[in-house]
Amino acid sequence: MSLTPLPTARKAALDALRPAPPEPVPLLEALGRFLARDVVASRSLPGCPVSAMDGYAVRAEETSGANRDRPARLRVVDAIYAGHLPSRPVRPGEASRIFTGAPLPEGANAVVRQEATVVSGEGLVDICVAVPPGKDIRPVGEDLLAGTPLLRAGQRLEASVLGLLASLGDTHVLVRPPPRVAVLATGDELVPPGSPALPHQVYESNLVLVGAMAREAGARVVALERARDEDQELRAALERLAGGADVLVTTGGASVGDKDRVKRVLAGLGATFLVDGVAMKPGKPVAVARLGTTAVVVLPGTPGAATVAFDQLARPLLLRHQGVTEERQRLRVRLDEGRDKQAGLTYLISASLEFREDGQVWTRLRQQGGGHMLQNIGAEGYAVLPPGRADFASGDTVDFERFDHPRHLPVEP
Ligand SMILES: Nc1nc2c(c(=O)[nH]1)N[C@H]1C(S)=C(S)[C@@H](COP(=O)(O)OP(=O)(O)OC[C@H]3O[C@@H](n4cnc5c(N)ncnc54)[C@H](O)[C@@H]3O)O[C@H]1N2
Ligand code: MOO
Repeated sequence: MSLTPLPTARKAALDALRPAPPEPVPLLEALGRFLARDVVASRSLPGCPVSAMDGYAVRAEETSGANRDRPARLRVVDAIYAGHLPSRPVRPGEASRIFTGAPLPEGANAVVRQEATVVSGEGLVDICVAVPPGKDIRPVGEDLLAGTPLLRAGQRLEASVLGLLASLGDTHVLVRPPPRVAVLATGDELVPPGSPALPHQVYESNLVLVGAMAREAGARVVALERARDEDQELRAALERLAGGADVLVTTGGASVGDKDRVKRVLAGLGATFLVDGVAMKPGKPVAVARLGTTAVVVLPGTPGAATVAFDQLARPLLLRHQGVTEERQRLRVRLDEGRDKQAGLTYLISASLEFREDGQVWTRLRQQGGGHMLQNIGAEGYAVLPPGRADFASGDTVDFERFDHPRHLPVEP
C-alpha cells in the first residue's frame, strides 16, 4: 500500500461527495449552518430619519444661543412614539415631543434630549441648549443602506447573523442541509458501555466520539451501530447503513491485520477508493471511498488516530456537503521539545499555544500516540511536523493549525 501525501489525500477525498442543493430553513433552525448565497441589504435601517433620544424635535436654528439662563421657549404641538407617524409638521416657534426610535416630523432637523429642557407651562417647553442641525437624529441607512452587500455565501449562521437577517424582514434563510451520517464501529473486542467488560475486552467508545465530531461538523447522526470482524456481518451492516446515509464512517479493522477486513468487504461491495492510506501520523490507515452515492470514510480503530483522521478527512467532507470549505489559521510556532519521527510522514501533534513576552509563539506538545484520547482534550490545534525530516529539536519552527475561528468559504456545487 503506497501512502498518499496528506494534502493530496484531502483534495482527493472531496470527490466522494457533492454539495447538497440549498433549501430555505426558518432562521432559528439554521443556527450553526452555512449561508448558501450572498445577502444584500433589502432595506435601509433605519428606514426613515428617527430620533436617537427621548426629547423634543426642533428646528435647530431656533435653539441658537439658548442656555439655562436664556432658554428658547417653544410650543409643543405633537407627541411622536416609535412605530407611529407624526400628526403634523414642526413650524417656526414649535417643537414636537419625540421618543427614541420615533420618526422625525417634517420641519424638524434636530432633537434636544429631555435632560436639556424644562416644561415651562401648559404646552410649552424651554430649550436650554443650542443644538446643531442633525443632532441626535439617526439618518436613513445609518446602520444599513439598502443595496449594500452584507454577507457572503459560506458565512456561518451565528446568533448575530440570524438577528441581522430577521431585521431585514426575513423569516427563512437558504442553507444546504446537514449530511446524514451513519457510524459503524467494528471489532470483536468491543463491548457496549453499560455492560460488564473482561480485561481483554474494550469499551466501545468510537460511536460517541465520532458521532460527536460529526455533530460538531454540522451533521445529523442517523445511525450508530457495532459489527464483529466477520465478512458477512460487515457486508450486511455496510450495505444497510450506506443506504440511509450521505456519509458512512467506520472505525477499526482499517489496518493490515488478519481481522482488518473493512476495506476488503467494501471493495467486494463495489466501492471505489479515492484514498487508501495517508502519509500521516496518527491516522495512517484511513481510507475514503464512494459506495453508490454514499461517501465512506474508513477510520482506524484507535480512538486518538480516529480523531485526527476524522478531523483531516471526514470533517472537510461533511462541510462540503453543506457547501463550504474551512480554512484554519496557520501560525509559525517554536517547539517546546524535540521529536523524532518517520521521515516520510506528516505528524499532527495535538498541542496548545503559548504567547511569550518577547512576542514569540511557542507550542506545548501533548504526549503522542494513536491510542490516547487525553492528548486531544483541550488542545488548541495541531503542531504540523512536515515530511522530509526525521527529527525536530526544541526551538525549531513549524506550522501550527489552529482549531479556533476558522474561515468558511463557499465551494462550487
Ligand atoms: N503490521 C502493521 N500493523 C499495524 C499498522 C501497520 O501499518 N502495520 N498500522 C497501525 C496503525 S497506524 C493503527 S492506527 C492501527 C489501527 O488499525 P485498525 O483500524 O485495524 O484498528 P483495530 O485493530 O481495529 O483497533 C485498534 C485498537 O483500537 C481500539 N479500538 C478499536 N475500536 C474501538 C472502539 N470502537 N472503541 C474503543 N476502542 C476501539 C482497540 O483497543 C483496538 O485494539 O493498526 C496498527 N497496526
Ligand atoms: O497512524 Mo496510527 O493511526 O499510528 O495511530
